[in-house]
Amino acid sequence: MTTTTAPAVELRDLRKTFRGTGKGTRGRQGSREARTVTAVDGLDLTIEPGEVVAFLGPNGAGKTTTLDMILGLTSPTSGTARTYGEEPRRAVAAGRVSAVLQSGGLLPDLTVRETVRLVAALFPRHEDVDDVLARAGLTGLGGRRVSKCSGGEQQRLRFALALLPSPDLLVLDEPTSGMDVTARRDFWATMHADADAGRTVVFATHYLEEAEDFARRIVLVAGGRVVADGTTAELRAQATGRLVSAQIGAGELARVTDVLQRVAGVDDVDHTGTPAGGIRVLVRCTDSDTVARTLMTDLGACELEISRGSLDQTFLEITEQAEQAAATTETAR
Ligand SMILES: Nc1ncnc2c1ncn2[C@@H]1O[C@H](COP(=O)(O)OP(=O)(O)OP(=O)(O)O)[C@@H](O)[C@H]1O
Repeated sequence: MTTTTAPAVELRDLRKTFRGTGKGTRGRQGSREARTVTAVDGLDLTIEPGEVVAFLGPNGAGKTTTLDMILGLTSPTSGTARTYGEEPRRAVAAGRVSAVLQSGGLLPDLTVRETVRLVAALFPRHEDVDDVLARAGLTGLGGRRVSKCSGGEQQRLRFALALLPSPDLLVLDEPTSGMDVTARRDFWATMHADADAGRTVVFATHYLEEAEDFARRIVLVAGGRVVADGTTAELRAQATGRLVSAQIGAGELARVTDVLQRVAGVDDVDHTGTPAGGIRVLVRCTDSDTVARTLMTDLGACELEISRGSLDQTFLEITEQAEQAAATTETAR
């Protein structure tokens, strides 16, 4: 690994549009024009050397397209992407940046060890082949043909290849997809050791626990933009959603639900049974004071608890707010 003062990743007003049919919903339909899909829509982001950053967001949010531009695999329609102050392709060619992508890139007839040796020969300087195999948990699988490897093993092989040039920045697009729980845990243990040694890691994931456990910073992407950026605690604080729960009398559920659904700021009313045979009502809302007062004063509830929503709900809330704001802007245009 080399040292530098430039940010590991610097994205400025990054945009990428595609013509054709996309899986997302952000395209604008012209009367006779082909549909244009805006995958990345003015994204700004700076990642400093040594940071471990998770990209989270719903399907079609623009995560893969952004990572592809960080890797120089696709060019921005406008805006700039730099890695260590230079064009991404140069940083990749120099071995400073490497990636574990979701699919492709492996030759089925080679063995695992042959694959690693072949790719190692492409770099003037590279890590020891056996060491890389060991770090990717592939020591016992060196002689196995790639076509006979499971999806999770092939993903570990891609990881081994990405480690070969000893990159300063490792970009991982859903790196553990297809891995079982043990393989996933081993993978992240290796990554922890690398990150502790100063390597910058940027990864996209759908697993919230992975983002929370491993990343020190979470970048939430929706509609091709960054809609939240911070530690898990900071993101939780940004969400206004609260979960209010309280015990209610047997036979009161219909009336309580009816009253609560009329309270301003209530998103959802649910209930669960208690071990003692009672009922606990669960209210997702933005104004927990009013809901608590209604429950205790008007509805005779007891054992009230107020908490922030789960991390899942926090992300959902932030994403929904961003999507509503984008839809309002789009309508106003
Ligand atoms: N080559 C392409 N041609 C047309 N549209 C594309 C192309 N690549 C991506 N898109 C569209 O751009 C948008 C963003 O896609 P992208 O794959 O970057 O999202 P993502 O956040 O990685 O999604 P996922 O979580 O499902 O992997 C989607 O609407 C997708 O359909």
